[in-house]
This record gives sequence, structure tokens and C-alpha cells, in this order.
Amino acid sequence: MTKATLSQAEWTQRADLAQLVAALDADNLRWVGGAVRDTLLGLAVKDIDAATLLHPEEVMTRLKEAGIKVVPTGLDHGTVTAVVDGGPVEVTTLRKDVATDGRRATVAFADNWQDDAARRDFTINALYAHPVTLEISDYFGGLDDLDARRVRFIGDARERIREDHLRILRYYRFQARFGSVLDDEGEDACAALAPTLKGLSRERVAMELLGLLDLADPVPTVRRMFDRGVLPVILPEVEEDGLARLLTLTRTEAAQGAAPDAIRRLAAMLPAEPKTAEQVAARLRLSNAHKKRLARLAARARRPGDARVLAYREGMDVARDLLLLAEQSTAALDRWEIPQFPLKGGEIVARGVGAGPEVARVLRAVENRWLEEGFPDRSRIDQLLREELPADN
Ligand SMILES: Nc1ccn([C@@H]2O[C@H](COP(=O)(O)OP(=O)(O)OP(=O)(O)O)[C@@H](O)[C@H]2O)c(=O)n1
Repeated sequence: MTKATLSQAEWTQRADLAQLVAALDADNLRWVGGAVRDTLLGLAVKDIDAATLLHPEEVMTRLKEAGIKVVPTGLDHGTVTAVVDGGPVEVTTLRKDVATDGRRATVAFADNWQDDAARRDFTINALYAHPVTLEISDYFGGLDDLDARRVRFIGDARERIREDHLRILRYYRFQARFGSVLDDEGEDACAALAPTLKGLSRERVAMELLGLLDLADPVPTVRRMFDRGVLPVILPEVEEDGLARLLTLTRTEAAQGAAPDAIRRLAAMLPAEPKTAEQVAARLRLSNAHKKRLARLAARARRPGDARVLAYREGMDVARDLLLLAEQSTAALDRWEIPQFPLKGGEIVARGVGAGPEVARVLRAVENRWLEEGFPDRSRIDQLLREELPADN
């Protein structure tokens, strides 16, 4: 067992965490999982998970006594959420799996840290940090794997995947996030068991897929998933040209300093038929907003034209997306606000045009010229209006 310590002082300086530790006793508690892994990598920590020797009822009682809000988020699998000032902390009683079917596990409480570590997915996710000394317990070589940037299943990869099929997608997501050394056993196991992804809840699949596509550079990983027949199980609509568009888009985003965006990237990978995008969105149970956006972006625009006119017509966000998808610069939109068209129908009526379709025609004509000329100011609008009014006005 290799030893190291969590370096970031933040872990011991946070009063809300200290209160939690005091309530449960340091010896009963270890920080574990992504928070430990990401701290060791010098990355920002999102959610904090803790493992504890105490049973959930005892955890609830002690936290309540200490005045900490508790939510029994997953009592059947031993999880209680402590709501402290810095955010929620999931406190889970040590467990070992007794039966698994790949979609859910039956667990029993365990009384030693190593059993709890053994049922986790990857070595780098099974590092336990003592909450006071911040010393790391590493039962499966996770620290070495972290150093080598290797995402390695604990023990037999196929067995780990059979316990939870979602681990296939977790493997690729972690690989894309910080893997550099490929693990042959893991790669083969994920490819061989890929068909099991069909049995998973679509929301869980979607969350992992979008999580992968939101990373800085998912392309090499998506390429491997495609080549090894994993991507076709969850996204049969994506073909070779979709991968090429994804690569182009990520390069364009990087060149223009645009943040990664999973929906935009998914749209790039899909064929340009709104129907297909809608089917994918429905299958992945995406929200209505995501569904609409995916369909709009997948339809793309071959030549989006002038960036500001596009933003005026489609809104700022859609314009940026469409420009990036078309490898066009978004620079013209920086520090620029979409102006309001300064002419109202009433003014046209006031000039003697009878209310009705003729007013709309004049409005549209002036607006089109205003856009062509790059949003000139009001005095130019008056001139354009004079030119577009019917001769007898
Ligand atoms: N299918 C899973 C999901 C989770 N875990 C374990 O539970 C921990 C917490 O899971 P989760 O919060 O989903 O992921 P993180 O590792 O924290 O990573 P991230 O939040 O970055 O996805 C993981 O580190 C891992 O030890 C697991 O073994 N198998």
C-alpha cells in the first residue's frame, strides 16, 4: 500500500468539513472517490464523497445532534447526504457487493476499508484520505496509476463491468479526462461488453455521454469508441463523417477560445436531418430545451453568412453555435449587443401607407437593407424609409 497525503490545505481549513468530521469522529471517516482523485491531480473538486464505518442511522443521529442538516438520499445503499455550508457531502457506509446484475447491486455493509475499496470501479477512484492527517490509503495501486495517468479497473475488468455496465462509459469519460496510457485489458473488456449498454437507463447513458462530450478533448476517445464498436451501441446514427465534423468543431472551438459544449458537439456528429436529431434526443431523454437546440444545430447552416446578421436573426447563442459548426469566426459578436430595429409600423402608417401588408413589406425591406449595411444609425433608417416608401407617399 503506497502512502501519500492530500496536499491541498483547503481540506483541513474548511470549518464546515471540520464540523462534519467532529460529529462522526475522524477515525470513522475517510474522504474518497473523485474529490480525492481530483485534489491529487491539482484539479478543482466538485462533489465530496465520504466513506464511513458507521451505519446510516448512526450517521443520521450524530449529524442531527451536531446541528447538520441530513437528507437520507439512498438509505438502501447506505448513503446519507450531509448538507454543510460548502455544499452537500455524501456519506456512505462501507459496503461490499453481495449480488449485482449490471444495473443495480445488492450490498451489505462492510467493516473494513479494503472491502469497500474492492467494490469500486477504478484504482484511481479508490483512494481514501484520512480527514485529519490527509494521509492516503491506496489498496490497489491507484496512486501509481494516477501518476501514469492510467484508468485501470480494480481487479478483473469484465467482472467490474458486469457489476455495473455504466462503468464502460465511465471508463471512457475518465480516459478522455486524464488518461494517457491505454489499459489494454480495460479497452478489450469495454469493447466486448458494449452491447450490455442497451439495457441501461437512457438517462444514465445520456449523462455519461454528455459528460464525455463536455470535456476539453474527447475526440481520440470517441474515435476509439467508434472503432471498437462501443459508440454504435449508444449512437448508431453517427458515421465516419460525424467524427470528422467533431474533430473540426473541437479545433475551431479551441482556436476561438470557445468553451466545450456537449450538445453542440453531439449536433456536429449527427447527420443534418432534424428528424434524426429529434430521435436521438428522445432516445436519450434529453430535456425539451436540449432537444430543440440539438435539432436546430444538427440541421446546421452550410454558410451562416454575416455573424451579426445571424445573431440578429437567431439570437446570440445559436449564432455562436452555428458559426463554430461552420468553422467561421465568432469575433464580430464579442463586445457587441444585438441592436433593436429602430423603426415601427406606426411611423410608416403616419407617412400615409394604409395599415396592412404594405406596411409589413416596407418594414421588411428597410430592415433587410439596414442589416445589409451593418446596422447603420437612425438617420440612415429615415433615408432608407424614404427610398422604400411607395412612390405616391
Ligand atoms: N459505477 C460506479 C460509480 C461510482 N463508483 C465509485 O463511487 C465514487 C463516486 O462516484 P461519482 O460521484 O459518480 O464519480 P466521481 O468518481 O466522484 O467522479 P466525477 O464526479 O468526476 O464523475 C467513484 O469515485 C467510485 O469510487 C463506482 O465504483 N462505480
